[in-house]
Amino acid sequence: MSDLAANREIDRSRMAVSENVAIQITNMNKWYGAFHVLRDINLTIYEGERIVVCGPSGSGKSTLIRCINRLEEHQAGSIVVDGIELTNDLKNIDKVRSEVGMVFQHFNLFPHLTILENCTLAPIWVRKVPKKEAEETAMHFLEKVKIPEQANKYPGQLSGGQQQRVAIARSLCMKPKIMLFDEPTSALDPEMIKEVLDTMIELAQEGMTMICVTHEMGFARQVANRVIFMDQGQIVEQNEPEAFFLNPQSDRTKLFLSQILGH
Ligand SMILES: Nc1ncnc2c1ncn2[C@@H]1O[C@H](COP(=O)(O)OP(=O)(O)OP(=O)(O)O)[C@@H](O)[C@H]1O
Repeated sequence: MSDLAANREIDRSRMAVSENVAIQITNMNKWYGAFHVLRDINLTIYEGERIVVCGPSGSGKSTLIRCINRLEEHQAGSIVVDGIELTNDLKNIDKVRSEVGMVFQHFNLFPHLTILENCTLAPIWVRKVPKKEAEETAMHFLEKVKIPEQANKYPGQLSGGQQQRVAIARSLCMKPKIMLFDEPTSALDPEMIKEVLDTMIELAQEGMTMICVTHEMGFARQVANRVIFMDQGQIVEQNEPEAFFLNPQSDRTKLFLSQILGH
């Protein structure tokens, strides 16, 4: 677990949460064949929230966030993102995907394209943004993630941490309102984890609504405003970090925390 406290002052006063609902999930259920993977999920996420989702392997964390941008389809209940209900309507799915950026464990950059080309591909081809404007935006976000000098290199020439920061910049180029992170540091060497978490902290401090599946409990403790614990496809418990870590309510949460924190 990285200890962010030792490395960085987090200014929580800059991380206000709005009263506007960003995501509303109501009685949502999902099955993979006969396997009931998500059970009666009810969750309201407000603009500006920094949510950390944790829980044992296989508890449904990735599936939950993949349902939010329709990479997976739920079968019962509803998911409304920024006022748009996710149904099979392709126009609605496109609209939601344009507002929700996603960063995965593996960065999935195109190896034969430069960093700049990776960042401009979707804005130019999906959003029809003129090339020059897309490149200016890409450079802006590459500066934000502190690697503008890598713009003309290829992914294979960058470290894992740098590639993950490119993946974040690439998502930001689509100007999302919400960012989903699915274990963004778990494929990285320990010395690269901090640089990616620092980038995520910058986003949090700028008011980005974020949902992060992560085992980085230091990040959860210091940056999240809410920690959600999932087990066996259910939200078992959720609370603000201090209460979550100091006073977990359910035995399942206590067991998980004792395993992950080692006490
Ligand atoms: N496409 C799929 N088809 C069938 N079962 C799946 C599929 N994807 C995931 N599962 C199963 O659904 C359950 C939840 O998976 P999910 O990846 O959401 O869990 P997780 O909590 O994110 O786990 P981890 O921490 O290991 O990534 C697991 O039992 C997994 O094997």
